[in-house]
Amino acid sequence: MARHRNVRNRSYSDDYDYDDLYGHSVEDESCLSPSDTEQWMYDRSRNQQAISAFLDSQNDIQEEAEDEVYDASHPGLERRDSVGLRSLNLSEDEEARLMSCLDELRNVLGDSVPDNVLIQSVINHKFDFNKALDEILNNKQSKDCDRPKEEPVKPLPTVHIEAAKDLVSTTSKAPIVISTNLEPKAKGVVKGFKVSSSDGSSSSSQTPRDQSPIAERGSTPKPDDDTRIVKVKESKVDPKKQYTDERGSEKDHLYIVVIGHVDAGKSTLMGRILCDLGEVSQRTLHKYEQESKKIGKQSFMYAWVLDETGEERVRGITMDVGRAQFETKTKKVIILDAPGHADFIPNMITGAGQADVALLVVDATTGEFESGFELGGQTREHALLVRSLGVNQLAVAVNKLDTTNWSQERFNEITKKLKAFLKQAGFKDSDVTFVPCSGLTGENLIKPPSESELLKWYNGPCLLDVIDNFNVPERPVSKPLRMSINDVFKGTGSGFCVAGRIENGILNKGDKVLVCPTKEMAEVRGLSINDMSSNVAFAGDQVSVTLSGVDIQNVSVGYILSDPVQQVPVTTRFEARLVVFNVKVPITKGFPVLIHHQSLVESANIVKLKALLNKSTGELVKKKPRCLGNNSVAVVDIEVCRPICVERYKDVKELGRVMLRVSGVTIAAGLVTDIYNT
Ligand SMILES: Nc1nc2c(ncn2[C@@H]2O[C@H](COP(=O)(O)OP(=O)(O)OP(=O)(O)O)[C@@H](O)[C@H]2O)c(=O)[nH]1
Repeated sequence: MARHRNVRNRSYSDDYDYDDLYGHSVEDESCLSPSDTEQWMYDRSRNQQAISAFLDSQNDIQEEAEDEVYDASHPGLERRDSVGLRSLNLSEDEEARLMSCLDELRNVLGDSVPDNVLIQSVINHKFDFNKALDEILNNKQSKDCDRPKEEPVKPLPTVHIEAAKDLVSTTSKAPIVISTNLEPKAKGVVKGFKVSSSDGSSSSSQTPRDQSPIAERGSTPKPDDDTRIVKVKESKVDPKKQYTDERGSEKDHLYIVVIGHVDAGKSTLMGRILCDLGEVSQRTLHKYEQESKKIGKQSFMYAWVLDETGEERVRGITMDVGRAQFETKTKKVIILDAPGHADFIPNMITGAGQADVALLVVDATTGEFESGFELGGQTREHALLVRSLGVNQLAVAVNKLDTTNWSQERFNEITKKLKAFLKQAGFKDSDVTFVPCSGLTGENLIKPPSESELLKWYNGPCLLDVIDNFNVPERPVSKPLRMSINDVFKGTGSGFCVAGRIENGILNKGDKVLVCPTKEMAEVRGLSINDMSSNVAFAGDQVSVTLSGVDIQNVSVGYILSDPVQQVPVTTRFEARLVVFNVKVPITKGFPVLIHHQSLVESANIVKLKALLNKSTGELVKKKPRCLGNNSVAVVDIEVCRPICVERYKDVKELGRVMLRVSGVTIAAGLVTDIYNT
């Protein structure tokens, strides 16, 4: 079963100390730290001249549309295949150096320059990569400067991104020319992003709407003194049609996060379902049985299907989000098994952020339900978190009912308490289904119950049928691309990989994407969904993307891959509507918090208390309140220490939600209502 790596990539300073692993994965098996990995793994981009550093010291360069033919300044030479390396009479050593230089040049230039030009340049400069790159870029630049219509431009903090004019896009009605600040990589700092609160589908000041006098779709921007142009080819394909063509005949994909108090039996339940459905071989199960027996943890043998690391197995708790999949009659279900322990809530938030629906597991054993629900356990916090993160369909597995001899009274007692609470948390009664079951015995999981005590009073659906009955949310494939990154790791080939969920739009192999908030262009070299290679991925998919053209050091967990034309807003200050759950001291102006936004965790302050609202009606109760207590609803301004990518909730729901945590406790959830120009 695939395992998310995200737990190892984030800064959890509020909960416990992590090594400096932010933004990078370590494979479980290799036990290498990122710095070791960096030391020993070949990285094509290392020692390579940063393109932005180069651009900083050079005049501007106009990149070409992808379909444009490169007018080589070395006439007579064709692409590499036709050159024939043998005709160059190189020694073995020279040939190897040439190939290495070509690889590095390709990393910087992509396919925009024919191989023959690259080869010629490398040979002219005696295999000196930097000199060859300088020459090629200068030639390209002077060629571009000779072009009619487009004005030569000066050194650049600003980039205009322009869609190829001759193509008709069906993906967006917004104008296509936008401008953004580009920070030289060499400086390694992110600053100067501009965001305004426009009313369009994207609220960034980098969005077309904000870019007057820059033109409407298809027109040429009038670059100012600090501008260069990057052309981005827009897709001709109707995204909805592409989605139907690709996925029409497949079962719907449904992502389900499994939540609940520690030891409620989440992993055992999911492990048992996977075994009963034949997703785990008898041989593997037998191995788990033997090995778990050896360390005195036989009762965890089903949990081992999802708890894969040695530490999880020895400690008997889930720490990372485990992933697995199975099929129901109508759906392909991807499970995200979240940890229940309070220390790992940030991982649980990451899992919940990727889910369409949730399965809340509660332990029916006498005293255990109470400690998970009433005595500060995670049942309440998890349910509140998933609801705040946008999940509105919930199945509740009243688990371990075997320990109560399938008592109907116990089942009724638990459902009554939970129903009242879940309603308060914002779940509709009709969207919540309760299922009595036992993960350990397999009762009422994938087929109707056989236990006589249970049959006496229960004739509802088994857990698998409840999962099959969930509605799959609509996938916003026609909106501009947004993919939130929850992992960054070295792949096996060139470039590196990022993993995450596509919130909006479509991602095709070969697409140019903007890595935000650093706003660097990258190219999608490869895509895989659930470990299967694919040419296209859609909103709702969890994907691994191989990127090139950007340095791995400049990409982190919590970043967003954005449509280069309709960009995700980047800001350090935004307005949010908060629901305060649980604060020990009232929130006042300047209150420090940690913001959790998708997989990003960032320090922030509540800098302004703007209004206190009525919890039920949303009406204004008080302007500029002096403090906010538990259960209050308020409009506040939040300032983040570093620029982050957010959307207004009404534009992109998934990127318009934030969770606020202090000292390991979730104190509030918020919806982004406005984004400021900072
Ligand atoms: N009697 C009984 N025991 C169960 C059942 N399900 C799980 N258990 C036991 O409960 C313990 C915890 O099970 P896990 O599956 O690890 O619980 P979990 O919720 O995944 O734990 P975390 O992920 O660490 O929060 C194990 O000893 C299981 O054998 C059940 O249906 N009946």
